[in-house]
Amino acid sequence: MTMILDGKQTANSLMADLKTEVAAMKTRGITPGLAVVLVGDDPASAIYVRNKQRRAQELGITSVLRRLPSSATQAEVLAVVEALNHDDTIDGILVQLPLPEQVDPDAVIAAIAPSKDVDGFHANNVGRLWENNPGVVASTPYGIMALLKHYGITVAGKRAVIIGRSNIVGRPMAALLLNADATVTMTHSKTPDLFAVTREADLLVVAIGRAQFVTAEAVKPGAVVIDVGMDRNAAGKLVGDVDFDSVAKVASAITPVPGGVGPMTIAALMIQTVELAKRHHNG
Ligand SMILES: Nc1nc(=O)c2c([nH]1)NC[C@@H]1CN(c3ccc(C(=O)N[C@@H](CCC(=O)O)C(=O)O)cc3)C=[N+]21
Repeated sequence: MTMILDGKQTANSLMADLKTEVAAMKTRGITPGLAVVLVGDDPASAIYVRNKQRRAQELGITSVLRRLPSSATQAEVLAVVEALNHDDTIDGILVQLPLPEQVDPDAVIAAIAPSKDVDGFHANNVGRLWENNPGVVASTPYGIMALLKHYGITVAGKRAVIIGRSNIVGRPMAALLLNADATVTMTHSKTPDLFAVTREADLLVVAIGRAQFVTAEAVKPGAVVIDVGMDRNAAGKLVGDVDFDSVAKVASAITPVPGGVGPMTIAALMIQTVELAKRHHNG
């Protein structure tokens, strides 16, 4: 029987524990604060940001939204980040990506105080992750590790293959799996005979942004398959990078889209916002 790794339910269960923790912090006078910076009006970004704010509110985390128009200059975005760096009520800062083309994401990420970089995108946090001394870790890979843990899936000694080498998913995923003693292979658009490599995987993480790209022939029987994709198929329906119906027949466990990695990403963001608040208040 194939196990469906239910990210929605797992996130709800983790959030129930976190809510108790936030309530206890409040009795000590600490309220975690998250700031989301949203530039422009990308409709997908607007939905994600709304989900994040709803979650924060449920948990008792203060969440503030700083909205800038799509015409905002880089200097204007940097000024908002700088103000949040110095705002004592804010523990975590997230600048929603993608940014409009006139704003350089690397410059904006570099401007976030590493101690408030709740996305784990700052070079300081990336470096710490790769030297196996993690501070804040990118939410999506963190959420995936939490999902595996919740279902009792161990990664030590396993052959993990990742498709996709982005800074926000593929690379930090590789570091986390390596830190957890997996044997890690990274693949991408220039990998020859890709499916020959993916068929070696005990654990396959797919983050390439191509609808239903991974089919059953790419998967070793019994593999665990994690789908990070958020794509629209020809009918306009939300699907992943994995062809769920065919792959579910060969995998031992698989994440659905929606209801898999997405809710875990938001849960990870909340968990790490609370962690940062604790750190800022020494416990
Ligand atoms: N600075 C930054 N940090 C991010 O973490 C970040 C970002 N920028 N830009 C965009 C991506 C994408 N992302 C998602 C979060 C939640 C869902 C999510 O909740 N998905 C639901 C359904 C959503 C729907 O129905 O459209 C699900 O999969 O069940 C998806 C995607 C965070 N990202």
